[in-house]
Amino acid sequence: MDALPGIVIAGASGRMGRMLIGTVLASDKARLAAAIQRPGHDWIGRDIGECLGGAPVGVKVTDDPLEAFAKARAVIDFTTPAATVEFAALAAQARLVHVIGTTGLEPEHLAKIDAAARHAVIVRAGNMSLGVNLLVTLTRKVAAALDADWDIEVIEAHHNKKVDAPSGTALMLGHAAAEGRGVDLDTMRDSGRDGITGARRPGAIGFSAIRGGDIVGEHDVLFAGTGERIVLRHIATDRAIFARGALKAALWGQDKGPGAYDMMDVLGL
Ligand SMILES: NC(=O)C1=CN([C@@H]2O[C@H](COP(=O)(O)OP(=O)(O)OC[C@H]3O[C@@H](n4cnc5c(N)ncnc54)[C@H](OP(=O)(O)O)[C@@H]3O)[C@@H](O)[C@H]2O)C=CC1
Ligand SMILES: O=C(O)C1=N[C@H](C(=O)O)C[C@H](O)C1
Repeated sequence: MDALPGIVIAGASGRMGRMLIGTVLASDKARLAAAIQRPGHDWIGRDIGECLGGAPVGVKVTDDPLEAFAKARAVIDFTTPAATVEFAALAAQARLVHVIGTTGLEPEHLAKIDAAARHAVIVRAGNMSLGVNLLVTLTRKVAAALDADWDIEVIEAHHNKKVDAPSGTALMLGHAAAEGRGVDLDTMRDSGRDGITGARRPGAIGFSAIRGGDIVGEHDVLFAGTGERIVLRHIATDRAIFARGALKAALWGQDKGPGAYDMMDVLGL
């Protein structure tokens, strides 16, 4: 086996997939083992370096995850919920570290991912950046310090191609706020206000989503009190922050036992 751990990038042609390919190729701690696209994609069989407009790198894009996983130690997956569930089962069979950045996962997807984590390392986070994971910690602390008279709202903005709302990050922040306050997010969540909504439900944790242009990702946690407001904010301007975090997670997971982990574990927060 090569000295450097081989990494598979799933969804290689996507916004994150392209960024991840570049990040792994530039790394001196990992090597690119394979690049996966869905069957029928016109990149299948072509060199991934050339697909991205550069020099060949000796890795052809494949639509066969089993073949790809056989030559690697980790798979980094920013795709769709359906694809991620499929990759989780195959990565667990191959005992690969599976780093999941995909958002919009429903309870039935999460149950399958948890089942796979009984056999292999899975690191999953709605946001892989250091800044957002620090913001999650701060949100939990601020929510714990304030009483329930302070209204909590999570406001997020993303590009016009994003398909899920609230964002995975907004949900991480909402969960942290709920945890800090000692309540259950599912009970207190309030999203998609429209029309005659009535007054704000006391103690609710609200979510608002903006979609437009090429916004990479912006998140505010607003604590609105009487006569004052606190805003915790993260602004992503470059997808490289997510790719760096994902590669860090893939390397971190190499010596861990099977289980479900997140970026808090990776970053030691
Ligand atoms: N956790 C984090 O830090 C971050 C998470 N994300 C999340 O990552 C996900 C992807 O985002 P983004 O890159 O913007 O989305 P894109 O739509 O640009 O990329 C998704 C890629 O996955 C591919 N794909 C879908 N199904 C399969 C399959 N079965 N096999 C192989 N490839 C497949 C798509 O191919 P095709 O185009 O042919 O459908 C596409 O290339 C989203 O859920 C997003 O929210 C994004 C940024 C950061
Ligand atoms: O789809 C995106 O682009 C992003 N998705 C993640 C999310 O849902 O929070 C992370 C980041 O904000 C970009």
